[in-house]
Amino acid sequence: MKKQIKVVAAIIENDQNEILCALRSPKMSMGNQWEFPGGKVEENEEPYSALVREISEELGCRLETSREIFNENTHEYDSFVINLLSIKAKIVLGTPIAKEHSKLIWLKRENLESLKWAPADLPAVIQLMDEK
Ligand SMILES: Nc1nc2c([nH]c(=O)n2[C@H]2C[C@H](O)[C@@H](COP(=O)(O)OP(=O)(O)OP(=O)(O)O)O2)c(=O)[nH]1
Repeated sequence: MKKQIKVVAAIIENDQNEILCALRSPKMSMGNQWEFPGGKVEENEEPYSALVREISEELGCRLETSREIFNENTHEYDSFVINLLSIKAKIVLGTPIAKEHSKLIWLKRENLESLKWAPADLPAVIQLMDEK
């Protein structure tokens, strides 16, 4: 059976209604694909606190998350199965810095489809583009 992983991802919107998109670096697994920043949920960890921890590690800023899952998608890659929980969030302290990613950009909803997203993210991207 393929390995199953649970991943949380932050949909961070700024005051200009732009969404933060992060490009995975070629050094990371699934390199050169766009994602919502985040990472794996550890054992016995709650998704919301996992997301705050991951964003602090990866982007060096402090998040406040919504208390609901915006989108949940299970996707089967060649070598593992991902359960991706996308959660809306705001930055409450600091400015995001790409510590691990190749690039960070803020995009309006209507332009999200111009990026090459990690396949597991597509349902969340579509839901975001449809909501306004
Ligand atoms: N963070 C994140 N990962 C995603 C998304 N979509 C998607 O398929 N993934 C995949 C890529 C990776 O294989 C996996 C998450 O791993 P990661 O490398 O970001 O997590 P991590 O920081 O906890 O990893 P590690 O240090 O344990 O390697 O999920 C997404 O939107 N955000």
